Amino acid sequence: MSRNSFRTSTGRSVTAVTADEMRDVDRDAVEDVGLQLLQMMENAGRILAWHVRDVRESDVVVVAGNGGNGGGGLTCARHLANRDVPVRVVLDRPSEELSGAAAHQYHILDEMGVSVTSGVESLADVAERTTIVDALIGYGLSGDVRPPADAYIDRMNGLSGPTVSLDVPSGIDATSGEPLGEAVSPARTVTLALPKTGLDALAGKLYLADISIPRTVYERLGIEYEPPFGDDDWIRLEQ
Ligand SMILES: NC(=O)C1=CN([C@@H]2O[C@H](COP(=O)(O)OP(=O)(O)OC[C@H]3O[C@@H](n4cnc5c(N)ncnc54)[C@H](O)[C@@H]3O)[C@@H](O)[C@H]2O)[C@H](O)CC1
Ligand SMILES: [K+]
Repeated sequence: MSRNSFRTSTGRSVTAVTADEMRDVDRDAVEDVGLQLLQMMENAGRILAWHVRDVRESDVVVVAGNGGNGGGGLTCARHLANRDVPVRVVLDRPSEELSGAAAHQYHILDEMGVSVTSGVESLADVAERTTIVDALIGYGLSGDVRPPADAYIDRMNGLSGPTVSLDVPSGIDATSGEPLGEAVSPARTVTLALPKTGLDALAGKLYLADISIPRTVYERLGIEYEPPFGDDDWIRLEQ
């Protein structure tokens, strides 16, 4: 099921995909085309860091989970630190429990000396107007938000600064747009590759980032795709 429910600033329609369709796109890109997850994640993290720099007034706190979404947030933290943006990371679990791409990105940050803590209490002393990067959960949300993620989301929503969500606001079902319990209410969402069907009633502004998935992937899966980016690495989307 694909729908054309989003438009670029020039009025071109952009196909929206469900979480299952996006999972198929990712799988095809990796398993059939040979694009590595880390290559896509690098693009996501770099473009997300651009958006964070665009909205930020002072310090940045990246809140990261253990999936692809968290990995993208950790990549973003590296790009921010490389530009001397004051950034720290709060994980939803002890760093020893990270796995896969999130563990990979964490180890780089650790070598860089970027502050990484875990536990929702790490969000207790966040200064006024700090920018929050919401990289807790993306399209991988499964069922109602469970503890401790609900406490992180609640805390993020209670902070005064702008929040930038990666791919999907944490707690929002990427396909239906329903909040499955607690859900982040961001100023901006930077979604990856194609908009997700559930982003049609989003709080805040929506941007689409090019993470380098080639047209052939969409063709193989029968997803209507005309590259919407023009000369840019990301574009604004409207409904
Ligand atoms: N092509 C792309 O779009 C790419 C997307 N990327 C990013 O990866 C995520 C999807 O990654 P995945 O590992 O499949 O899932 P998530 O990170 O979204 O979620 C897993 C994370 O969430 C926790 N979790 C899941 N359900 C719940 C729940 N009900 N309650 C609490 N916690 C939950 C789980 O424990 C994990 O920690 C996509 O959104 C993009 O951001 C790739 O980086 C690049 C390619
Ligand atoms: K998110």
